[in-house]
Amino acid sequence: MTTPAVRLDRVSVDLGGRPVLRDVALDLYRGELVALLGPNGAGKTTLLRTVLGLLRPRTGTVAVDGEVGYVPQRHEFAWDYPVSVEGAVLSGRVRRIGWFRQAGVADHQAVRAALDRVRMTHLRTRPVGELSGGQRQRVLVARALALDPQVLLLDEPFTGLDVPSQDHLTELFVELAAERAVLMTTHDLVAAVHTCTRLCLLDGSVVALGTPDELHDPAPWMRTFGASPTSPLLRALGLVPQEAL
Ligand SMILES: Nc1ncnc2c1ncn2[C@@H]1O[C@H](COP(=O)(O)OP(=O)(O)OP(=O)(O)O)[C@@H](O)[C@H]1O
Repeated sequence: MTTPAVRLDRVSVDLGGRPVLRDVALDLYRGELVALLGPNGAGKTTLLRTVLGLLRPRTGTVAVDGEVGYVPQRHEFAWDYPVSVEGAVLSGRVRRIGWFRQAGVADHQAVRAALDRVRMTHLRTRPVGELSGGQRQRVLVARALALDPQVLLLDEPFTGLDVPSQDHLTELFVELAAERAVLMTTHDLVAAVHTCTRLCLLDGSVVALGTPDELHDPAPWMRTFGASPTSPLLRALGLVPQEAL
């Protein structure tokens, strides 16, 4: 049995004295693109931050094998900061370079490789403030790839992007997942069902976890999203329960 790249074992996390995650168990393996799905406030970002080590579980353990790359929501990055695409990606290596050191040859090579990977090399000298939403998302992915992580965490990468940009990013994420474990939060449930290898339905605790084929019962979807049997959500997912027919 291969070792998981990430193992969450009965993890509970409190924020501001309130329980946000309860008893979450989740293993992620290299080669997987896993979607973390749940309503607003379900604890998806909290779970990503816990894997990153930014939040300490009240109980339970988090084990990570290798480097973790984090792609925050696009609005969390300072796009008005006067920096080029290359500079923004290089900032992803600060942890390795050290705050007051000069970047070396290996750092610049890693930046080039990450930009190549997301197909942004031709825009490397462009100020980040001049990029489109889709291009900005690619810069954030390259920045996370600059340390060649074994685990990549993506927080709502599709929000506010047009359909072609979403499709291109999805292709990229599928490619990236071939070599590492990728965990992505998204509100685009239909796209997740079609592209992800596994889905985790989260509402404070894990309601269901499995391949899209395994999650064909509408009950856990209804429970997670508070959806009624006649909800358009279930129709969009092709999961209309018997009683609604
Ligand atoms: N710093 C904090 N202090 C107290 N409570 C917090 C803090 N950050 C988040 N929360 C609460 O924790 C819960 C989970 O938040 P989280 O951001 O993880 O949800 P989410 O599933 O990512 O939601 P969304 O889909 O809206 O992004 C929410 O109820 C939120 O209000």
